[in-house]
Amino acid sequence: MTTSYSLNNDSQAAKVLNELYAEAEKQRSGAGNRLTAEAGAVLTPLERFTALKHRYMPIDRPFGNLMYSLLRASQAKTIVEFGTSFGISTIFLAAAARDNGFGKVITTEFIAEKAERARENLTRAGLVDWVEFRVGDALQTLSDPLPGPVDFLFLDGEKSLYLDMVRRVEPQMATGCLIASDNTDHQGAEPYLQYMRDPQQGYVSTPILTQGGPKAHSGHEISFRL
Ligand SMILES: C[S@@+](CC[C@H](N)C(=O)[O-])C[C@H]1O[C@@H](n2cnc3c(N)ncnc32)[C@H](O)[C@@H]1O
Repeated sequence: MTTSYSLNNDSQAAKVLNELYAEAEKQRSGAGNRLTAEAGAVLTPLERFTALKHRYMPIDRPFGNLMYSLLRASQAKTIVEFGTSFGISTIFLAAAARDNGFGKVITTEFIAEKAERARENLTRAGLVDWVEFRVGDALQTLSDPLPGPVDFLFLDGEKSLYLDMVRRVEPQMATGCLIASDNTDHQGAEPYLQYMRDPQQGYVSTPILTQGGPKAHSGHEISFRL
């Protein structure tokens, strides 16, 4: 029998997740470190994310639980993540690899300090051995060879790059690859959604409504590579 892993139990990973979500919530409900839409509009994505480098911006817990379940059910081996931040989502992905007993999460983040904090958090969660951290622009870092055909791709970086990212990884996708994406209701993700939902492109793609986090969330999309 494989180890059972509940994200609600008192394992080290669950404890670290609880701490990180508590910090993220404190930050979310407080003032400071925010950018107005006008200020953000004149910055490049790298400048914008650098200005927000202290912010967590994590996935909701229910979406993390869903990805964990999909990874366990599909027995995904090569798991790629675009947008590490402080590693909250990476904990869900790496926990699934550990509990499957195989696989690797390749995660990428262009703010070096964030990647370093994520490594510390994954170490504290006892999951660092399941993760390869790539620091830099994902368009470059994910062009380097991956350990195998990609079974699961999670998109949570700059929204206007979602389509580029999926096109970049596409030649290395396994048949049956699952693609999970966050915030597809944000500006910049429209061409991505159009592409994933176009039957000519070889995906079955559907929006899902995830409830139970701080907000009812309609920006999640799950796609399946035919
Ligand atoms: C919404 S946050 C990710 C949150 C994380 N997935 C979680 O749930 O904890 C987006 C992150 O993607 C990073 N990012 C954005 N564009 C990127 C790019 N082109 N290459 C690498 N990282 C990028 C940002 O610096 C930011 O930390």
